[in-house]
Amino acid sequence: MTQAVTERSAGTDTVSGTLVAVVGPSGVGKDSLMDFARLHFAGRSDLHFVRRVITRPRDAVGEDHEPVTLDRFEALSQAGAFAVSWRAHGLGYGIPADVYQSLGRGDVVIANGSRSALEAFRSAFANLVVVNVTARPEVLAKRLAARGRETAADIEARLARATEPLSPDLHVVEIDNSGELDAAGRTLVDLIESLLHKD
Ligand SMILES: Nc1ncnc2c1ncn2[C@@H]1O[C@H](COP(=O)(O)OP(=O)(O)O)[C@@H](O)[C@H]1O
Ligand SMILES: O=P(O)(O)OC[C@H]1O[C@H](OP(=O)(O)OP(=O)(O)O)[C@H](O)[C@@H]1O
Repeated sequence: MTQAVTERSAGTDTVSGTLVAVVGPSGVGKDSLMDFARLHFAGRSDLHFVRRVITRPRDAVGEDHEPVTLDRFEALSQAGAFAVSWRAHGLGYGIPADVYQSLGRGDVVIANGSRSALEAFRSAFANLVVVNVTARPEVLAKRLAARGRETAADIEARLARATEPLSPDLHVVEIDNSGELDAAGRTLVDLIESLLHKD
């Protein structure tokens, strides 16, 4: 069960920038797609990729997050350091509240999100676009095993994780990443381009 909390309301966000939440099941390729886009847009000052705060030890595999203890995570949460925080897979995750500075400038901010925390995201961010990444189930199992970050038991639990359908009130863009990363990556890049040139 994910407990998601909106720690700051959209009132703090002076409403111009767009927060892009990339969601989808474990192993679907969220981090790989964000890395693809990060490389493509390297050097742009109006696009930001969120470094999440996670109660997961630093490791060489996967995303570059800020590792914290659970006590530190809770203290940060109490201190209002997160725009949104949630729990999943036995871990705490937080989106640092400094994203509001970028959003206030009208920039685009990309974050790895959680399907179960999207109501909290919607409350936190006035302009929210959800990128729902999908892949065929048999592909997920192979990718998680190849990534090698979790134990076999953890992988099984991640594959068994059930989530509700996304709310129809959300602005959702679907990207199928069952095939080559480049194809799905280009779709994400095109979406980001359109958001950067929205005005
Ligand atoms: N389109 C793809 N084709 C082949 N392998 C992929 C593709 N997308 C991601 N992967 C691999 O699958 C594994 C899981 O990807 P990752 O980006 O960590 O997923 P997520 O962040 O959604 O859990 C990684 O080892 C990654 O290199
Ligand atoms: O509610 P869900 O959509 O199932 O998502 C739950 C959590 O799983 C992912 O975390 P993490 O990055 O630890 O795992 P992943 O890279 O294997 O997806 C995602 O970023 C969420 O924090």
